[in-house]
Amino acid sequence: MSSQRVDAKVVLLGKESVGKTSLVERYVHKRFQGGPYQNTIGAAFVAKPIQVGEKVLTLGIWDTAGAERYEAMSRIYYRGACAAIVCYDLTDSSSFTRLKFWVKELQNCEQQCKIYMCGTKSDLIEANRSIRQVDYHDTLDYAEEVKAELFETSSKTGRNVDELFQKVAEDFYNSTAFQVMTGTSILLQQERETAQRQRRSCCHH
Ligand SMILES: Nc1nc2c(ncn2[C@@H]2O[C@H](COP(=O)(O)OP(=O)(O)OP(=O)(O)O)[C@@H](O)[C@H]2O)c(=O)[nH]1
Repeated sequence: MSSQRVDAKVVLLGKESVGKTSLVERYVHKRFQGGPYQNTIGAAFVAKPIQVGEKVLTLGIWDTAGAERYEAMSRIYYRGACAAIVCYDLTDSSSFTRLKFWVKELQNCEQQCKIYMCGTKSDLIEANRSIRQVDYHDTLDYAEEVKAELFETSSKTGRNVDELFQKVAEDFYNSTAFQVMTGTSILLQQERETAQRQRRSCCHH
């Protein structure tokens, strides 16, 4: 693992096979491997720089395993996350039930973590609308209720994937957490400069 500094910790949560790994793969490597499904074991980490205005932030992205036997482990990964992308499969209604479980858990245990609901595999419902199992308006109502952002994405076509991560980064950039962090470093810088000035003026006497 690189020793790269991470500005914002982002965690992906959601039922197994909803497409969390594919979402990260599409976003980070711009590719989609539609081959046989391989479930994630434990969790995977990737650091990804992202431009927000004039600044480049580094997102530390944790892709967790969705299988319920790994549930306790996933809890470890959302600690201290500033954003959680909770995924559900638009063609599987049970995955939306699982999303609600994670949202409640985050609301109880990680209040400062902003929630992004991500409906995955939108290419499948574009090809055949009748296989949609999660109604858009229901998800919108729920997103409003829990103050979450809502995206429908496709890792196959890339639809909305960059937009989702861009929104995560911009929200973090505008958050008090980030302003406090950078504000502190500005204060430290000012203190250092004042100390230097004082040292210089001492030498002149
Ligand atoms: N058509 C389509 N298939 C997708 C998409 N995203 C993922 N898949 C497929 O769905 C299956 C599961 O995807 P993964 O990304 O491995 O799912 P996961 O959520 O990481 O699964 P776990 O690691 O078990 O939690 C794979 O066969 C993917 O190819 C998508 O946007 N469109």
